[in-house]
Amino acid sequence: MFLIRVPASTANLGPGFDSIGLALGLYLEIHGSLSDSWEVVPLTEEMAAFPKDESNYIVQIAKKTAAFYGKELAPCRLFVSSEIPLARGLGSSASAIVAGIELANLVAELNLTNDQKGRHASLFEGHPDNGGASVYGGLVVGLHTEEQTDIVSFPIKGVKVIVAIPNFELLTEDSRSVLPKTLAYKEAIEGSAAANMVLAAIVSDNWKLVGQMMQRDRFHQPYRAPLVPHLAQIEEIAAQNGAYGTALSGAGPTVLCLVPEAQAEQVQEKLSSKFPDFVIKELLIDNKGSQTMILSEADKEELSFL
Ligand SMILES: Nc1ncnc2c1ncn2[C@@H]1O[C@H](COP(=O)(O)OP(=O)(O)OP(=O)(O)O)[C@@H](O)[C@H]1O
Ligand SMILES: N[C@@H](CCO)C(=O)O
Repeated sequence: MFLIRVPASTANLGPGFDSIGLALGLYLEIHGSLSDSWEVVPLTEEMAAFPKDESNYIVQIAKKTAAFYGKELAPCRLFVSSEIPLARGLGSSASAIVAGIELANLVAELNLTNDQKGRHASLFEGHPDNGGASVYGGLVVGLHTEEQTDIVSFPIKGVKVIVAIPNFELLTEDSRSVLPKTLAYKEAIEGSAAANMVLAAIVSDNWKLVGQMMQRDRFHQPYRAPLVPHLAQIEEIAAQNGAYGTALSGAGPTVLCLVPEAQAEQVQEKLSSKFPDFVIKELLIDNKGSQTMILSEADKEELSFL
């Protein structure tokens, strides 16, 4: 039996639209083994909505990835569980894509590098931020086109992440439909400079400046604001309670706050009391990215669902 473990991700960090991502410590897990036919067994509630045969998205991605290398995938029985809420801006679709790529890599013995996994994930998802973070872990910066994908990753320490997860879904497709087709030259330059500053501040370990620059997005948040009215309120409460900065997580509706360790509890408490219907929690940064392992007999004995 094998285990595939893929972290969640937050995209953009404000101005890094479709380019910056960060892996977070919520996980999609697949416990699987070879079988006579495809079978997908959901272990968590949200996974139960998806097909239980080979039409399952994860299996489809795995088959397409194997086919790209001229291989056919042997059928498997997969137990799927996920802590990543669907359509909330925490990269659930990218985690499913990366799980499918890892499944193909393991079962068809493709020996893929992270760069190859990141390339496939970006082609399936259309942008490199979520999938890249799920593959590499840590902070990723990517540039993806149909022709080529480049992703650089580095580990992140020294900052706490608090997320405010609303109790409603917002599909990326819907959240992208409100974006403009073109952007004025001056706006684009400012947006691009803000993204560069976010990165420069991160590599200088200047989290206060990171937070300030996160607020200077020109690419998506101004257009998405009507879809996420809680964003402005969370920005204000987080700032009043010592957070470095706040941004929409991916396409939303989750909001992400970067906070100093000493302020994490206070920010979490204030947001919880103001938004009792939201899940407010601290998430760890995942600096490892997706992992696969072969389980021993002793490991298997600890699995209650077998
Ligand atoms: N494990 C899965 N199996 C099949 N489909 C999935 C799975 N996980 C996510 N999806 C699909 O992806 C959709 C959510 O993707 P979407 O891109 O809208 O949001 P997200 O990935 O959660 O957030 P974001 O991209 O903003 O970080 C779900 O509604 C579902 O259709
Ligand atoms: N960069 C993407 C992430 C969500 O998939 C967006 O903001 O639309």
